[in-house]
Amino acid sequence: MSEDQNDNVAGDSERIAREVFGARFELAEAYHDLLAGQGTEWGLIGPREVPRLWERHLLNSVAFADLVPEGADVVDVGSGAGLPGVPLAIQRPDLGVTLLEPLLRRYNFLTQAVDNLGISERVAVERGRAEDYDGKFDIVTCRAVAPLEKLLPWVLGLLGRRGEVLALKGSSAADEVAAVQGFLKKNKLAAEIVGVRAHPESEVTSVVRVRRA
Ligand SMILES: C[S@@+](CC[C@H](N)C(=O)[O-])C[C@H]1O[C@@H](n2cnc3c(N)ncnc32)[C@H](O)[C@@H]1O
Repeated sequence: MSEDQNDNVAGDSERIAREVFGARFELAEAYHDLLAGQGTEWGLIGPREVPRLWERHLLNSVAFADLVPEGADVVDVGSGAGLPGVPLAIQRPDLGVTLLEPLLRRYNFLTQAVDNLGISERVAVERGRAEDYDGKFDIVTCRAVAPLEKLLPWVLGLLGRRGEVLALKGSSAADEVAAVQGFLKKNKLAAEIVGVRAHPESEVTSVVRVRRA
């Protein structure tokens, strides 16, 4: 893509992001700028991602927001630089969000980001691996952490009685769901694939939603 085309894509995405984040756009923009600056300096975001941060990262992170119930307690497993947990927390001030990340540099970035954005009252940062952590969360979110076959056994201990997993998966969703049929049955769980998008002009992506059957 030429630099001009890159500028067009980034400009369009910013316009869409203004609509999606509404009154919280400035906060989303502050997070966008943190990713583009410190996030790339610390090696958490590739420099080539910068022109597509809005569409591929921030907007993609809130594509499934309608599936998250009002006031839910959410844990974002393997949050990395805060995706999808931080954009979700920015767009949805009704949510309590815990960002769970084992790697020190990413954990440090997250604690600073949450502080800088002034959202630490309802966004907690924890250092750890999902499988070593217990909780009673309403929603477990994850993006690009592991295939469902690995991920589901790790996160079962984080789910409250009515808890759900929302795993952003894209094109691998159907194959991954097929591979965990035995695990789902054994644990009395059901999975469905839901097509979601942040905005009518955004691409549809797939979320795997796992609930108690
Ligand atoms: C490819 S990154 C994705 C980060 C972010 N979710 C995103 O979409 O940009 C995968 C992240 O999962 C974390 N991770 C790997 N294994 C994990 C585990 N067992 N529990 C929690 N996080 C884990 C890694 O440290 C890394 O930050």
